[in-house]
Amino acid sequence: MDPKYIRNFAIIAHIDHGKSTLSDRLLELTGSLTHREMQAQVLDAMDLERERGITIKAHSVRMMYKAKDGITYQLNLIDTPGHVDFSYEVSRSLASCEGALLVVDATQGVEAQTLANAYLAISNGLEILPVINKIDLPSADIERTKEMIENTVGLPADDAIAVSAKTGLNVEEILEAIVTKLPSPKGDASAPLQALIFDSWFDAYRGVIVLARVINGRLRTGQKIKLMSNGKVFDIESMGVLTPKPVEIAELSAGEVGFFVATIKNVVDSKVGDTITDPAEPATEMLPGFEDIKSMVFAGLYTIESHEHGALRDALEKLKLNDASFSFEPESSVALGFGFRCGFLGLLHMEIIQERLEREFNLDLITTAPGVKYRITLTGGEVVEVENPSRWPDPTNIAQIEEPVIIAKILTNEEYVGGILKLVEDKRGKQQNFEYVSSNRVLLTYQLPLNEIVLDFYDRLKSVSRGYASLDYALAGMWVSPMVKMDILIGGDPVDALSVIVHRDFAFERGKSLVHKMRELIPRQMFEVALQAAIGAKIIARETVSAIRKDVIAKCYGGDISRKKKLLNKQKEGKKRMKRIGKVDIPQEAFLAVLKVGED
Ligand SMILES: Nc1nc2c(ncn2[C@@H]2O[C@H](COP(=O)(O)OP(=O)(O)OP(=O)(O)O)[C@@H](O)[C@H]2O)c(=O)[nH]1
Repeated sequence: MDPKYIRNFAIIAHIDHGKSTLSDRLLELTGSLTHREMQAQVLDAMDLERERGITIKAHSVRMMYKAKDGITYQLNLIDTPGHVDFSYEVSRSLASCEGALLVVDATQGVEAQTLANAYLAISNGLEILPVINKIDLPSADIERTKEMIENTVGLPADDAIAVSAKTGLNVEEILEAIVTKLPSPKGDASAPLQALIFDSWFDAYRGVIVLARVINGRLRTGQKIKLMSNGKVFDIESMGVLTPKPVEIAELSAGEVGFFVATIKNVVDSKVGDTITDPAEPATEMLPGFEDIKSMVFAGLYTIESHEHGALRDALEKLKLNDASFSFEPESSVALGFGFRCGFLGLLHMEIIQERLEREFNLDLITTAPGVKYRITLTGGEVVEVENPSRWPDPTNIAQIEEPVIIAKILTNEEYVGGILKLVEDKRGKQQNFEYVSSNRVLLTYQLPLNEIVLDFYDRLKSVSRGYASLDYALAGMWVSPMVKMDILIGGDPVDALSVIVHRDFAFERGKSLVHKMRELIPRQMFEVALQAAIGAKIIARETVSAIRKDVIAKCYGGDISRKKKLLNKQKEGKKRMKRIGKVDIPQEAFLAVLKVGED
């Protein structure tokens, strides 16, 4: 199709502001789906994906829209992952568009992810159409939302389209604006092929499926392609577009978006951000901005039953096929046996992987506390990267330690600022900016160590702001910090899987609250158990789990049967995830106690 008649756009929004609902409405209006097909929210429907044997997870949908000028346009809606863990992928998705709809909930206004996503779109050079959603709700405030878009995001919002994605009110105006206000793709169909991979995944039926945007040249079924980051050559077996039903096509030309299946066996070979070219007539340059995505958060994964270790390895290998941003390598722990050190993009990513391992592969796992990767310069001048506390060098050999730092943007209401400031100070934050963005909304910009964020920052932010604060962050280099390794001893023996890296000035306090929390989490045993926190040979905190004296049920003074049941159930649950270390049974929660120390 002539690029003049193509529009590639994304919808960006803060979570729950109505992205999926609006996508559905656009599909319905362009006749891509009937109302009945619409019943399940199409772009989120995982079951649907399985049924069809082809995933629509990646959500690039082609719609045909006959505009008021009488011309039929090809509109490609490219979905973006919503969470900050995946910001590199968001950025690549945006790089395949010329424009974006910025959806803002009229009852909530601009939130942190609205901002973060808008900045990503602006830095990718996209034209942005502000859309104010949920105007059917009585508490909708269109004028205030406009003001916030102008003050916080810095975009003119006079022409923002006010809609209800739920009722469909004014949604048609969005389609017209996409055609009249967003630029068409520029590109040359006769130039050497350059196509951007913006998503890829492993499909059990068809192998690796790649979503690509052709920037220049043409991509045809049957042709050979070369991936410019690694030089590997593959054959394209079939191509298609999602409407959202998959439809086979023979060619994608400059400006178009679609998926293909090639002889690629492993998603690792089809990395998001890579450039595809034609080995017969290769492009000289890669498209800008390809980078290997690096894991930022690390944790150990162990099976509760040691004989399941092989099953865990198989499961990790299968997941890795589908997720190039996830990494793992074998590690062993004196306490936990053989396991894997896994790297994740962030905490949400870690939770997703953990949950998939347990649900889809039926494994019972113990996870160690998440941590980050430190850069350590040894006294001899050698620089090492350490992400596992048990590999922490001897302190006498350490010249300097650097830790990863993020820039966090927190948007909140005035009344919660006090609590939030205290929290960020506690977390070693350095203020960069403090700004009123509307009468009672404040935007805080802070530098914070990533190490503190992966612990319990998000939960604590939620609790000090009663949910009225949103957070977004991006990695912003490293800074030098006096970190130390804190060991935990159980019954006098150090348990390697419980060691954590903490800031020297906070170590004493952390150690105290950590063993205190662990005392609450470790069930009483037949004997007394000493819990200690130590730095090197120095014990900095101690607590004791006293021995069981009588049956726990005896506490219930007879009568109350429901109370008894509850207690028994609790014990049963507790049993499920325990690991015996030495003579002591330690529950999963105790391994993650460090995530909970700030709670009381
Ligand atoms: N009243 C009203 N509710 C809406 C409107 N648009 C969306 N919603 C509701 O808002 C909630 C969130 O909408 P979604 O479309 O799932 O939001 P989303 O941004 O896609 O959310 P994530 O996929 O979780 O990021 C749902 O309960 C919708 O029904 C609207 O125009 N009016």
